[in-house]
Amino acid sequence: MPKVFSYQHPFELENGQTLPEFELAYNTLGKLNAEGSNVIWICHALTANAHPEEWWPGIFDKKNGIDLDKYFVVCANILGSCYGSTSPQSINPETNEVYGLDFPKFSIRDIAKTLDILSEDLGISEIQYLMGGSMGGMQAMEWAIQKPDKIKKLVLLATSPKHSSWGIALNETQRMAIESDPTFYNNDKIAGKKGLEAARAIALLSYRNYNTYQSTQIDEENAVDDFRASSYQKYQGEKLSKRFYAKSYWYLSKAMDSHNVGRNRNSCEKALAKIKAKTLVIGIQSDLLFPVEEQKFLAEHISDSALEIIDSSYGHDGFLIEVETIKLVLRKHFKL
Ligand SMILES: CC(=O)SCCNC(=O)CCNC(=O)[C@H](O)C(C)(C)COP(=O)(O)OP(=O)(O)OC[C@H]1O[C@@H](n2cnc3c(N)ncnc32)[C@H](O)[C@@H]1OP(=O)(O)O
Ligand SMILES: N[C@@H](CCO)C(=O)O
Repeated sequence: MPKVFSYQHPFELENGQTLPEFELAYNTLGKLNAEGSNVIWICHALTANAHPEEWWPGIFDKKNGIDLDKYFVVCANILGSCYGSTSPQSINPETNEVYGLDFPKFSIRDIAKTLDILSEDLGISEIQYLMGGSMGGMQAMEWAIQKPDKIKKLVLLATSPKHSSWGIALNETQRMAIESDPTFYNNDKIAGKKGLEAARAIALLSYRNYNTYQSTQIDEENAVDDFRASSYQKYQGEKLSKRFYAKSYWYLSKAMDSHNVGRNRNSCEKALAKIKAKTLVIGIQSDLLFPVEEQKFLAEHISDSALEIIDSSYGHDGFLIEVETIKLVLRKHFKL
């Protein structure tokens, strides 16, 4: 069971709206040392939870990865998500009703601030390694810009300094699918379920690629219907809709779209130059959603950084799946 951090003060969001209070579900692994110098903080992506040991299990590896006898690992479920943190499914303390679509929009910057507030509450004044992939990488880079002296080393996987027009278009298309489900406007937990299934199926097209489908979803030569790729899309949609809420997905995708480290900081280049952490940027050659040009840009403009491009038949989701290769490149650049 994750622990729950409760922030009982108004929290002003980047857009000027205020959340009267918020909660973050979080989980820790290992023990914080006396010097407070062994913290690894993992920021999760769009639909994960505070348990990286469930969704990134291979990374915890005494010999080649994160040794839990040595490190204190923290992961918090992000604001808006449905795994225990304050979300559109929570009760608005000002009305005593479910927020639903009255939940305020929030940005990646807001998420990074809530994580920092939690870290302060946990007595963490420095983070040895801050890691995140995809939307998790957006949070990690924002946090490293907001608190450059606190973050000592940074690992950014399959992510970008600003969500691309392509990424926003994909997210908007997914929200259109969700909004076209009339149940989305209800406030129960299954609101928008069918729309969410379609959204996840659309998203999968950007998390995988042509070759993934060509190698894993080939039909018998004479098939005319009931294709494997069709049942895969349906299965993936249903799999997500059994564990996630459409409103959380809608708001989190909006937060992703807000990601632009350069906003009100003159430029992305100038914002990235604020990062003091020794940084490893990892890209995936076959990633359609966050093409490697975006990771090259990050490595070019973060001063103490290195770039590793790895391959994966999975495309973007390779950042979750290719753990053995990720551990190899981590060890190449850091003494974990
Ligand atoms: C341990 C956990 O449960 S973590 C789950 C929570 N997830 C998260 O937190 C988010 C991060 N994780 C993810 O995004 C994903 O889990 C990933 C990217 C890591 C892996 O994605 P997967 O869906 O497991 O991989 P993949 O694309 O190969 O699909 C495999 C699944 O599709 C099913 N499948 C494959 N082809 C077909 C088909 N033609 N028709 C129907 N189903 C199919 C497989 O049986 C398998 O099902 P299962 O997940 O029930 O075992
Ligand atoms: N597959 C990831 C999203 C891609 O970054 C998730 O479901 O969290």
